[in-house]
Amino acid sequence: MLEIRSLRKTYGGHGREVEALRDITMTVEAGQFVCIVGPSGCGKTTLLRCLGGLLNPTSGEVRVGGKPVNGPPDGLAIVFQDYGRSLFPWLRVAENIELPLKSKGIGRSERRRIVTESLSAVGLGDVGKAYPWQLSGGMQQRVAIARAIAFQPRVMLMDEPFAAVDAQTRADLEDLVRRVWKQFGMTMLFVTHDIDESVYLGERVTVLSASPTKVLENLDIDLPADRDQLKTRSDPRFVELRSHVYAQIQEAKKATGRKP
Ligand SMILES: Nc1ncnc2c1ncn2[C@@H]1O[C@H](COP(=O)(O)OP(=O)(O)OP(=O)(O)O)[C@@H](O)[C@H]1O
Repeated sequence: MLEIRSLRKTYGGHGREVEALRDITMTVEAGQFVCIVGPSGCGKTTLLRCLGGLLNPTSGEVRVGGKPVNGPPDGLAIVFQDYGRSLFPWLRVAENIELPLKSKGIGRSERRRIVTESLSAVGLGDVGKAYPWQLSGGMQQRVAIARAIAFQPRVMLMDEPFAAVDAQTRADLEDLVRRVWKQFGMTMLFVTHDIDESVYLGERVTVLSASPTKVLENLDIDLPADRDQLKTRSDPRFVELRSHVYAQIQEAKKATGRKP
């Protein structure tokens, strides 16, 4: 479903060239849940932006559903970290979710049905008439997820979506994302800097090196599909996997002389 071949991205301008990605090759099968982790600044966001058609690669190729990406691909939704800027404050929650459906040409009654269904999928059945700024941060991020679900994407990209919420809300949202993924069966690519989160959520964790960035490892997460915040995180296999990823990232930082 997602194919990335020899992807390289450099940013230029102001007399300074930054090589954000050196050589990324990876694939994600349809319906897979893959988490991407790597040291800070290694180019995780850049990678998602190239996949989402928001940035042009310097070289290499990115395909979604077999088609080369030249702009935002059909059937792809992105959830960003900054929910405060991704929802329109002057539109009610239901209108925020409805907006992309209008541009898809979906009729009014069908739009209403989808809005109700996606809000209830994120456990927010009763906030359709509220404005985003009347909700807590965690609720706003749920709305952003509901808007993505409503679009019925085949591929969902999530860029550190829970970085700005408290630990308890974060745990709830992690379980929500796993539930949504199981219910709708989309391909999920989830970027996080949190190693434990990547192992808890993913069926696979792709570890990126520090800059100049390449793929260090594709690690299968052989934990039971039913994840539980207490049981899974205290499972000896979970501890083993997260320690392995942690060690990889520490090594990657040392290799470039960066401080942890
Ligand atoms: N628009 C831009 N112009 C110039 N350099 C950029 C731009 N966007 C990102 N960079 C640089 O590219 C590199 C990778 O940035 P990116 O945000 O993709 O990394 P990241 O892994 O998502 O970072 P973090 O973990 O801190 O969120 C960094 O050195 C960053 O300074």
